[in-house]
Parts: sequence; C-alpha cells; structure tokens
Amino acid sequence: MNGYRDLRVALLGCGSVGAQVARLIIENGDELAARIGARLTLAGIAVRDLESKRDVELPRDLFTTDAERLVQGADIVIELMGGIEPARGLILQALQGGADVVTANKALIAAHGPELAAAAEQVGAQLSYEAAVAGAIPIIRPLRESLAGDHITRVMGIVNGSTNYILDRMDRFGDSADDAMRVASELGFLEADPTLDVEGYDAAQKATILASIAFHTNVPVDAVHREGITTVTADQIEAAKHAGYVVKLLAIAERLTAADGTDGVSARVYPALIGRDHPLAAVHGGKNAVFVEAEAAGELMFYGAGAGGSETASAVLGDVVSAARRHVVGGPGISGSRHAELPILSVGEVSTAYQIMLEVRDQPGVLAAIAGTLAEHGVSAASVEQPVSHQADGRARLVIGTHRAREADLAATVDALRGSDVVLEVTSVLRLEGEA
Ligand SMILES: NC(=O)c1ccc[n+]([C@@H]2O[C@H](COP(=O)([O-])OP(=O)(O)OC[C@H]3O[C@@H](n4cnc5c(N)ncnc54)[C@H](O)[C@@H]3O)[C@@H](O)[C@H]2O)c1
Ligand SMILES: N[C@@H](CCO)C(=O)O
Ligand code: NA
Repeated sequence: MNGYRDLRVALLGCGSVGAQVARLIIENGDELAARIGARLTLAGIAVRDLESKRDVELPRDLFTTDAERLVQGADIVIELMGGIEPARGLILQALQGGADVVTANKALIAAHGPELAAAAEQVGAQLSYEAAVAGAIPIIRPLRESLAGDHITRVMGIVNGSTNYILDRMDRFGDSADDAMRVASELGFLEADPTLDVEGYDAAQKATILASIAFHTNVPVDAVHREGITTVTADQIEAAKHAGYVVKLLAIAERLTAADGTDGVSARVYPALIGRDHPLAAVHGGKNAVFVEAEAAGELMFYGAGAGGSETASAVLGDVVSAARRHVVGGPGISGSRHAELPILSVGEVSTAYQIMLEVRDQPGVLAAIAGTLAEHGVSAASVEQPVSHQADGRARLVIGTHRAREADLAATVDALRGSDVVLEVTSVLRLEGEA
C-alpha cells in the first residue's frame, strides 16, 4: 500500500508473546497501516541467541543481539523480554530518545512504573502496558481513559490464571491442593518460579498497577497486603461451598475511610470467599476477570484470557496502534496521572464479613462463651452452624459467619478465641468479599 509513512518498530524479546507480536505486525501489515494511517515497519527483533528455535517462522535478517542499537532511532519500542534489567535501561533509553514504549512487563511496571512514567512525560512520549495486567483483557485503557470522567470506588480482580485454575479444580473436582498444583504445573500454567503465583506476588504486582491507575496515586508494590493460596485447604473449599461461597484469589484496590476519618486507598491480595452468584464466581479455569465499581457507571466486569502468547499479543498490538496513531496526529502521549496522592491504608482498616471455623468442646455453654467473645470485640455473628458431619469425641465444629467488621477488630477477636477454654482450634478465617 502506498502513501503511508513508515514508523520504525523495535521489538525486544521473541519468546511466547514477542513471536506472536512479530507475526501479527507482519501478517496484518496492510490492514494495520490502513487503521493507523502509517505503516508499522519491524526494524528488528532483539534476541539473546540468533540460532534459537522460535514458535513462529520469522525473517532471520530481523534478528539482532544488539538491543541498544536497535532502540536508537525507533519510533515505537516494544519490550517483551521480561525482568528488570536490561528491560528498564532499554526502556529509559527509548523514552529519552522520544520513542513511545509498549511493554507487558508487570514486574518492571510494578517496581519502576513512576520512574518510567516520569521519563515518558519529560519528552511527551507514551508508555503503555495493557498486557501487564490480565493479559488480553482491556482493563488499563478502560480505567485510564473510558472511566476517566467517573470516580472508581473499587476494583476487584482475578488476575492470576494459574491460582484460579488450582482453586477452581479444588472447588469443582474436589482435588486436594497438592493434586491441583501438580496438574497446573504439568500443564505449564505456573511461572518458572511458582512462588510468584501461589504466594500472590504476581497478583500483588497487578494490584499495584490497578490501584495506582484507578486512584491516581502511586501505590508501591510493598504497600500491597499479600497472602497467597498455599494455606487454602480442601476443607475450607468444602465449607465455603456448603455456605454458598467460592474461594478465589482476589486482587483488590479500594477507596476507604479509615477509623480516624482519613480517606485513602487499600491494595490487597488474598484468598477470599465470594458468593456463588457474584460474577467473579463464574470465572473458571485459568481465565481472568476484573470487576470494577464506579460511582456513576455502577458495576462493570471485564473477562477473558489473562495469559497466552497470541492473547497477550493482542493487548500489546492495541497499545502499539494507539502509540502509532499518536505519531500520526502528534501531541504528547497519555500519561499516568498521580495527582490525587492518597495515603495508602493498612489492611487493618479494611472492613469485610468473615467466615470463621472453629473446633470447640462439645459441651453446654460453648455457644454463649463464643458469642460473648465476639461481642466484646464489637464483632456481630450473622450465622452459626454446627455441622453434624464434623462431630466426634467431645469435639464439634462451628462455622460462624460474621457481619462486616474492621480487620483489626476481627484479628483481636480471633486471638481471644484462640485463648478461650472452650475453643480447641481456630481452623480457618476467611474474608467474605463482594457483598454490598
Ligand atoms: N506469556 C504470557 O502469557 C504473558 C502474559 C502477560 C504478560 N506477560 C509478560 O510478557 C513478557 C514476555 O513474556 P513471555 O511469556 O513472552 O516470556 P518468554 O520467556 O517466552 O520470552 C522472553 C524472551 O526474551 C528473551 N530475552 C530475555 N532477555 C533478553 C535480552 N537481554 N536480550 C534479548 N532477548 C532477551 C528471552 O530469551 C525470551 O526468548 C514478560 O514481561 C511477561 O511477564 C506474559
Ligand atoms: N503467571 C501468570 C501469567 C500471566 O501474567 C498467571 O498465572 O496469570
Ligand atoms: Na490487559
């Protein structure tokens, strides 16, 4: 197609996502040119090893091991190498040279987002990372642009596919935690270091990014309260099911008012109960979804593939097209706004309902003693159940559902229950999210 100017695109990394991005740029070149009004010309692909076997057949003359040189003179740089360095240095080099940058690197954006955004703003370049959170699902752009005129109150996401796969197997097929983890590992769903998934680090990186954008505030990753799924038991999943809930690993970013009246932001990742009729309960297998609540828009749900080479490449290409259009029309790129600078509140300020499971002495007066302990700490019981299936040898199980309580009050209640003569063991404490 004639008449279009060329935009020089440098691709850094040619793994699962990078190879698919290269394929789409080459295969869809004419149509992309028509949509953009300029042609994306792949100037080169930086790789570690020129001879490596690739998922996709690509022209070999595009490959180079000299990433720094490739970045020079590029209009758009796509970073899909992962990791902190050299990705960070190359992105800074690209931005300082005036290029727009597209990345899928959640670890880098979570750790160095403000530094990279400042470098982009300094030269009016655009830094975008739609693929860094929930893969193919459009969520960064909706939060940053589509909802820019609204007030977001809460963002609650299933943003880690492998842990959702594990919890879903436990819920639907009655797998033990170990069995579900083994299947997820065999299917290649887990990161090379599975701790990143199962201890919630990956979800915490995504929570940082979501909270920062939703609330126009820099929310550092170490301010995210993080609990993984390694403590979740088949017993908890069964009790949740019985009570009409499902256990999901949730990344939550929320506007909160603390007990002292401070308005702030809470960012947290933990396994929590949600009602089986909540839209997030229908997110099965390795899928992701983000549930957004905003003052004017109400409830919105974004659902789809959170990972996968071609799926993630779709989000990357969306950002590339947006950057390319900016080159055509001119003007500065959309920047990450941080003007609100809200304080980050501790998890102790969060208020949710809870489900507490206890092993107690099966004797008269136990219920009254436990009700007394709850009341002393200002926690009110909404339901108490004593399942006959868990009664033996003078022991009984109690499953207590509470009304909403502050996390700090609930923690004090649980400590007091642990110290109580009638309680043999506190076997489970799970938060209940997604209720009005
Ligand atoms: N795979 C997914 O489904 C997915 C989803 C969302 C986000 N991401 C993110 O996308 C990025 C890429 O992920 P991926 O799955 O394609 O990883 P990958 O490991 O398949 O690919 C990364 C590639 O970059 C190359 N590389 C690393 N350092 C390099 C260097 N210094 N110079 C040249 N090449 C280098 C590696 O050799 C590898 O081929 C990561 O930041 C990841 O977190 C991936
Ligand atoms: N390990 C991540 C990959 C996508 O970021 C997941 O399980 O969702
Ligand atoms: Na996304």
